[in-house]
Amino acid sequence: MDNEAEQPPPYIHIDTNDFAYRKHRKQKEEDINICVCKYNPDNPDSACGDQCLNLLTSTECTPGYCPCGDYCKNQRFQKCQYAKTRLFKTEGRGWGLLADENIKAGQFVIEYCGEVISWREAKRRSHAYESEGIKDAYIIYLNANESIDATRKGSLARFINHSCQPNCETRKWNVLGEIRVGIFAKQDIPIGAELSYNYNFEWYGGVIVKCLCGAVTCSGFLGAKSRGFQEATYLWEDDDDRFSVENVPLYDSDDDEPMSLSEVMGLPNESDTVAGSSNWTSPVSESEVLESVEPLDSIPMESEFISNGKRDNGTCSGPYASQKNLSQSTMRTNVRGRKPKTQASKQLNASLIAERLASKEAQEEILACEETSKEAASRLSSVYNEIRPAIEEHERDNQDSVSTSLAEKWIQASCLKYKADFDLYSTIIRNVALAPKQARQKQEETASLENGLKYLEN
Ligand SMILES: C[S@@+](CC[C@H](N)C(=O)[O-])C[C@H]1O[C@@H](n2cnc3c(N)ncnc32)[C@H](O)[C@@H]1O
Repeated sequence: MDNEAEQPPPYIHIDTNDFAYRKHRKQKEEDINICVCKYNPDNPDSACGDQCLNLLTSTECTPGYCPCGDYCKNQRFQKCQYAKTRLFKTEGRGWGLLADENIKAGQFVIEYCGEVISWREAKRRSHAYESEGIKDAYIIYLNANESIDATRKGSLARFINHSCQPNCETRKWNVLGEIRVGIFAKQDIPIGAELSYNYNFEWYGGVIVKCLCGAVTCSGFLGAKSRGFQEATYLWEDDDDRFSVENVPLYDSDDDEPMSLSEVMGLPNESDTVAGSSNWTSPVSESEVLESVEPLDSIPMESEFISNGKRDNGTCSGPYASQKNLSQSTMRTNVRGRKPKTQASKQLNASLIAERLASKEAQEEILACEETSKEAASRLSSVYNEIRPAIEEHERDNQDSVSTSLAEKWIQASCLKYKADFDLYSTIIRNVALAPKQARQKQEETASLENGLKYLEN
């Protein structure tokens, strides 16, 4: 270590994964892959070298079964055949790990060891660490169900920092029936160079951290494309203040800007209207729309836009806007000169739209479709609850996918939900578009009735 006086925060050092949440798998004899390599003293590379069938399929040979016996070179995880590395203190990125010898491209550098935990536990711990004030995140994905948490227990690999232009990468290996994560050199690494890999693929960040890797191609944030990033609820700013956000939008395109209900429904927006005229073309005239239907911008939509530190309800206004469950969220995304971002989670409130339509038939039709959509959503959610343990169980036991019957059930429920939503939206659009005509017809009918009565009276 460079500076003996300074030490990284304490953790328990381990050289093999710790199974806190389930038992370590015992490799069954029938699952053992035996290669066809033969040790030749004149050619030591023949002992499970580049041509070893196990090596080529990222599987380590099983001791006692490998034809090369003690000469087998394909047991690097099991034998902890790591490259020489050294801890050092970085500028602004905490501790890091550097190469303490020249490392060759493709070389196994070190195993990422930690506690093997379920995805649920990973999520729980990530939030717990965040509230405990632990700023460095050490959880990475192992597979769809499990993660490795090196926060409390881990190998030196836990100190490898992220870079958008890394010299190492993670690879998954099958070691005696368990999946293990190794850090491998992507290129020749000279002694003294800092080791790094891209967190994008495996990281369960918890918090969003501004990347200080310094690469020209830097993506701005750590693990910006990882699933953890997308689930994250915090933005970590320069001054270490944290600002809660609902979700962080990933792209800058204008397409991401929040849409008002008018836009969703294809109706004119205030900004589209210049001096009272609109560029929007409708099957009915604007005056017809306005005379029979309340301005649609006043129809509530359960969306919340957070922009540049201020809450912004988009074009949603009126009495309903304040009814929303507004969490105290603030977001400052104007980092690196980017445009402030807005994020909307839209959910159409069909009942409230129906309420505003004059026709009783239209109201009933929309409400019936909304009911069907709710039923489909609840069915889908119960199939999900049914399917989740099955996925976990299957993956844990034999890494198979779920049974075909369960998958079919899931697809069917998803399709029904899509259909129900489609029916609901198309019903709303049709009825909203027809509403002015119906109202006008009603007005005409009333007027002719009144005229008739007047005529009779006279
Ligand atoms: C797995 S740890 C790496 C070791 C860590 N530096 C330490 O001192 O323990 C991941 C954490 O290191 C920091 N980190 C890693 N790479 C970084 C980078 N490129 N820019 C900023 N912080 C980084 C972040 O705090 C991140 O949560």
